[in-house]
Amino acid sequence: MYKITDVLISEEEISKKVYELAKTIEKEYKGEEVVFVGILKGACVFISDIIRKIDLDICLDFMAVSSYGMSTQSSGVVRILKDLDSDIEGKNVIIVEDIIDTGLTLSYLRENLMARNPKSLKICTLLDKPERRKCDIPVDYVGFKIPDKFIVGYGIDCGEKFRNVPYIGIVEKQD
Ligand SMILES: O=P(O)(O)OC[C@H]1O[C@H](OP(=O)(O)OP(=O)(O)O)[C@H](O)[C@@H]1O
Ligand SMILES: Nc1nc2[nH]cnc2c(=O)[nH]1
Repeated sequence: MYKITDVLISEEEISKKVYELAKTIEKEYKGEEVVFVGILKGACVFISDIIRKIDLDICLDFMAVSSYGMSTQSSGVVRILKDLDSDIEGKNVIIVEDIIDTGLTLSYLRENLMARNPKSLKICTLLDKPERRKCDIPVDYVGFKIPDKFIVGYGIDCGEKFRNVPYIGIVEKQD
């Protein structure tokens, strides 16, 4: 059984950072339309919060992907379970992720979306675990760099649990 043993990032800290990221994006895209692409399921809470702080013309879309391979390790081979509803050719696109770990999922997604000829493509993630990176990936907006601990909350699960926890917590296996 897994239990939250510590709070890594509080609800207040998340809320402040989400606001800061939103205002940075708002400034950079002033007068432009942006398609926000949330990567399900983990990014659902983050994307819901950040878009409500951004005063721009936006479209909201989602992709769901699953990594082929065993257990909790990302293999880099990604299967698209749900594709975008809209055509992004000629559009400004921001991919919104909850966490970047090895970077393999985003590396695949970035190439896949670039092939659709968007006007621009950027990446926004709430959390980044740089120690675990297996491939170089340009990340434009990062909320928090975090250590290599297993975390949950704010959309992020452990065995589909804890997504509704409003803060980022560290989980450990308990007997
Ligand atoms: O950088 P990587 O090592 O590729 O890992 C990051 C991916 O892992 C998590 O998704 P997960 O597969 O846990 O699915 P979920 O979002 O549905 O929980 C996260 O939301 C990223 O999409
Ligand atoms: N739940 C969870 N999923 C991850 N995927 C990559 N890193 C993590 C993590 O720390 N927690």
